[in-house]
Amino acid sequence: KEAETQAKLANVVVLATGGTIAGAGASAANSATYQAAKVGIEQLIAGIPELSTLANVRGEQVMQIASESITNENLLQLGRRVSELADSKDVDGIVITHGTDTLEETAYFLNLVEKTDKPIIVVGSMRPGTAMSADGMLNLYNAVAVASSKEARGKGVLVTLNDEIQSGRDVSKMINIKTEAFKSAWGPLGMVVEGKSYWFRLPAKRHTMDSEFDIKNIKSLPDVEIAYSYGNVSDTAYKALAQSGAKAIIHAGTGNGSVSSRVVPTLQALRKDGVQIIRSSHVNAGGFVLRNAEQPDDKYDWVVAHDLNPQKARILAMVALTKTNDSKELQRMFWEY
Ligand SMILES: NC(=O)CC[C@H](N)C(=O)O
Repeated sequence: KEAETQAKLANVVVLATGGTIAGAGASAANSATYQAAKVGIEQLIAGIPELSTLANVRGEQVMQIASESITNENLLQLGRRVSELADSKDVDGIVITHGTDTLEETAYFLNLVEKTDKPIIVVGSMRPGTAMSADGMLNLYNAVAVASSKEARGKGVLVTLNDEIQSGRDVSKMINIKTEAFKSAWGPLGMVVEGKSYWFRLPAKRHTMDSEFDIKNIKSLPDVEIAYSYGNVSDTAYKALAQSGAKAIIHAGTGNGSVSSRVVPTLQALRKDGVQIIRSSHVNAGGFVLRNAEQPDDKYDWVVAHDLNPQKARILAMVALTKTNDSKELQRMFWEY
């Protein structure tokens, strides 16, 4: 009987990378003061016996770190493991437990480079498992539920926190402390409640199976850096980043990716030296940067990141630069992904 149920259930692999979902604090009152990346994946899975009603779940500890420390090498390592598992006949869905600080970057990266229609769900939590009202258990339960469902196939990399199913492309950490931390300017794709998914919309941008990028062809990622803009900004950071070897600089601009008149000549000169200049916006609820609005991008040969925030623009720029250094091609990719 048990073998029969097992045969019917989907096989889901949970790849653990660390973060608060694997965090531990000194007391149950410590919802904000704790250490991330402390608890191993076996213990996390064992803590949720209800998972066995959703899927045959097994865990793998890929790394154990706080996500602000994730490197490009870590991203590639994780991406390659996801790809191997997605190619395996014995795997129906993949869940990645992740710190929330750069979760949106990893989710977008996988969304661009994994050639599979199997569900890939990235999940984190805002409180460690040792805290009162910890959110990690339910978030992970929901992630496994979505990963084991047929309806989640072909929808790109997804993120489950706070009962919502978000597109890994669109979602961003908008606030810390609150469990309602992850939002998308364009809204969630669905909800997951008591292990059942309810879908409302689909991503419109190219991803996974429909992407021209493939983790199998990416040996390394180029250096792409971000410079933040504000009143009285100088060009020091831009120059330093270019000097340190950045192939592209994401301008984390004010408003519509606007560029201070003090910085414009420097960015023009850097572009002439071969550095790609990509205008993004750091406005809180999500930017919307258009070509030749605010700045003459055609004339300067700059690229706009459109609605991608600076950290997501960095991910796409790195992946895109593995294929082309043509600014027109880069701009096409920024519209399509
Ligand atoms: N809520 C979190 O996961 C934040 C913990 C840690 N800074 C990380 O991103 O891994």
